[in-house]
Amino acid sequence: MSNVIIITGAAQRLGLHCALTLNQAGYRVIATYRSEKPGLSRLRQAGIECFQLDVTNSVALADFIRHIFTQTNELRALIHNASDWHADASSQNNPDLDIAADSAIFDAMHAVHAKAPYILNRALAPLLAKSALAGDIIHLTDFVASVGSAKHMAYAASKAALTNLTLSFARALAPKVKVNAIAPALLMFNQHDDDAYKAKALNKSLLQIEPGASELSNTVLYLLQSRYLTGKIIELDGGRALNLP
Ligand SMILES: NC(=O)C1=CN([C@@H]2O[C@H](COP(=O)(O)OP(=O)(O)OC[C@H]3O[C@@H](n4cnc5c(N)ncnc54)[C@H](OP(=O)(O)O)[C@@H]3O)[C@@H](O)[C@H]2O)C=CC1
Ligand SMILES: Nc1nc2c(c(=O)[nH]1)N=C([C@H](O)[C@@H](O)CO)CN2
Repeated sequence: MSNVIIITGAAQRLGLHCALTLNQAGYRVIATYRSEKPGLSRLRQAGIECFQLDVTNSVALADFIRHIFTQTNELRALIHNASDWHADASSQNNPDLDIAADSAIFDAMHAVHAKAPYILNRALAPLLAKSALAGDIIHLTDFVASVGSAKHMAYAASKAALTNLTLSFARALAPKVKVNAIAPALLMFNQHDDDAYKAKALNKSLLQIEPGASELSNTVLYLLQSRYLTGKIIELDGGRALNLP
């Protein structure tokens, strides 16, 4: 039975915690990372294979796919965590609209959040289908995929694309592969977030907490043990959608 799980963007924060949690749960984790980060030493100390990969580089992606086929003939799960959280360019409402900047951000957001999962899912689906238990694909989307974002339009649109890919791949790969998305709102602040930002962000949800990385890792473990969830968007948002005026 396969216990190999791939997680992308696992050098820090939520992905790092999830990779370590899966390793401790007995899975053989293959963690991809874009740039060298302090967290990688923790992964390596745990015996986790760390593979340098910019998922927006098609040549590197093809090399990674070939590498996976040499490492295993089955996959238990593929977790698309890699992400860049770019705000839109400041050129909006500006007569000198910087189309180049808008184009670059739009392309970058869709490359990492939609194109890479599309390519990896299609290439690795045969290995996921061989898993004795149903294989799992998990997409990390975002609450804003369902409501939009005034300042992160390209980011939100790309996460909405990933949300829709969840539905398509669930239909295409059933019954041997389950495909679900986890749509967090605030799980973990960034180091640069100041107190005013944190207070405003906490206020957006009903539960008004920053739950931390374990909230995601526990949800991943739940999806892996489920036998009857596919095509679902698990909203980890503290009731934010109900926090209405
Ligand atoms: N933190 C939160 O509260 C929330 C998180 N999410 C989602 O959860 C997931 C994890 O969030 P979080 O841990 O905060 O994310 P981070 O932004 O802290 O980390 C994302 C990781 O993805 C990597 N990455 C970015 N672009 C690429 C690429 N082109 N190829 C390979 N790797 C790449 C980054 O590498 P590098 O270090 O080189 O930049 C980084 O290590 C993301 O998908 C995010 O959108 C959604 C809502 C809320
Ligand atoms: N790749 C990332 N995506 C997101 C992040 C992040 O740090 N990296 N953070 C958020 C925020 O938590 C936001 O939801 C509220 O501050 C969203 N996406």
